[in-house]
Amino acid sequence: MKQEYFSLKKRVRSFGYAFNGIKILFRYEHNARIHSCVTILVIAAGIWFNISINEWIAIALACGIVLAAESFNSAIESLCDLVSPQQNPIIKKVKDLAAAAVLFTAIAALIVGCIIFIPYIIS
Ligand SMILES: Nc1ncnc2c1ncn2[C@@H]1O[C@H](COP(=O)(O)OP(=O)(O)OP(=O)(O)O)[C@@H](O)[C@H]1O
Repeated sequence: MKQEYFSLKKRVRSFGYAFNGIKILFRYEHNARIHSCVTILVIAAGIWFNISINEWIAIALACGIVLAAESFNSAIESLCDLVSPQQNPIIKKVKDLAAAAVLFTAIAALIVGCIIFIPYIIS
């Protein structure tokens, strides 16, 4: 790998690329929009029930991981579409595995949400 001097300007530009990725994610990926709506509802519920700091940490990690997985999934899908616009069993496997990763994180986030909010709802 080529060695480069640290450049603050370049680091700021990299942040710009990442924010552009977020913009692309929410503009074109419908699942990401659903996940962000759920995230907003969960934040509202957290404020309503006045959940603890540790519960906020768990919620932040769960929501962040789902959105990160969704972003990776979208990147993989785009790459697959570029590499093989025609039907291909390997592309199907790759896309389905990437989708499974999102599902795993969503199920884990749902479990975290249930563990945190069900006791508040019951009481
Ligand atoms: N080139 C391809 N070759 C083989 N199977 C494909 C191909 N493209 C998509 N598939 C199959 O069709 C499914 C749906 O593909 P698609 O790219 O529409 O994903 P999606 O998750 O339904 O879409 P989105 O996330 O954009 O709503 C994939 O999970 C995969 O099983």
